[in-house]
Amino acid sequence: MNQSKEQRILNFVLQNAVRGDPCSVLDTIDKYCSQKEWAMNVGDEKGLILDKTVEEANPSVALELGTYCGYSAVRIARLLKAGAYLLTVEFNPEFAAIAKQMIEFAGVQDKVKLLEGPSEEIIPQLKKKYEVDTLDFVFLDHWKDRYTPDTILLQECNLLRKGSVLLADNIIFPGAPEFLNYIRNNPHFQCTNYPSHLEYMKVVDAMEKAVFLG
Ligand SMILES: CCCNc1ncnc2c1ncn2[C@@H]1O[C@H](/C=C/CNC(=O)c2cc(-c3ccc(F)cc3)cc(O)c2O)[C@@H](O)[C@H]1O
Ligand SMILES: [Mg+2]
Repeated sequence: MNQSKEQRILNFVLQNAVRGDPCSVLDTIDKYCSQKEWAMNVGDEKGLILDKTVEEANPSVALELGTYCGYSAVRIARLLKAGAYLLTVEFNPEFAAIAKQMIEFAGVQDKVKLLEGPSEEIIPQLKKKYEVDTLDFVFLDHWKDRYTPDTILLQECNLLRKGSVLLADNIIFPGAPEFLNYIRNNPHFQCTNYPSHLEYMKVVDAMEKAVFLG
């Protein structure tokens, strides 16, 4: 049975990156996806915006919605302080299996907990089952029409606190117009737009940061 694109990306990392070196894993994925096969990783350009936002938030507990191959999980985890951790949610079992191997090869597995299942089921379990109090940072990069319902769900589950930082990918392309309208017109969030480009392309894209005001 011929391999998936995601399996080819993982194999290229296993054969070309340095085990235990997160930056080498990120660079290797970026190299493969810009030169051989495009894939929907946040990428190097928007990755810098992600880096700066994570460093500024300096989270103890971070959440990612939409692990895919684990590129942004590795990107976020490599910046976390001692004792801090990332919960990343992925409902496609093939992608979850790829991401698990990617995270382990990068050597950040002690900082990452990969939760397999749909976000709308996992989010309500975070407090009781995963012993989360509140989330300091949330990266939204899953189905674009799920950004708004999941942001509402995070609030309903009391998972946000004054100062919690949300960062959403793909505000322009593929676009998340309904989320943008929701979050920018919501007095409980302070929003900032970060213009950029679609991963590995010259197409315009952007990220939106939304700080919860409590
Ligand atoms: C039940 C659905 C909602 N809950 C969910 N819970 C857990 N995981 C979920 C998920 N939704 C989606 N996922 C997973 O997130 C990932 C989906 C991401 C969706 N992202 C995109 O569509 C996307 C798409 C593009 C894109 C850009 C240009 C283009 F021509 C084509 C695509 C670029 C991006 O940066 C993107 O992020 C997958 O791994 C999927 O299995
Ligand atoms: Mg994306």
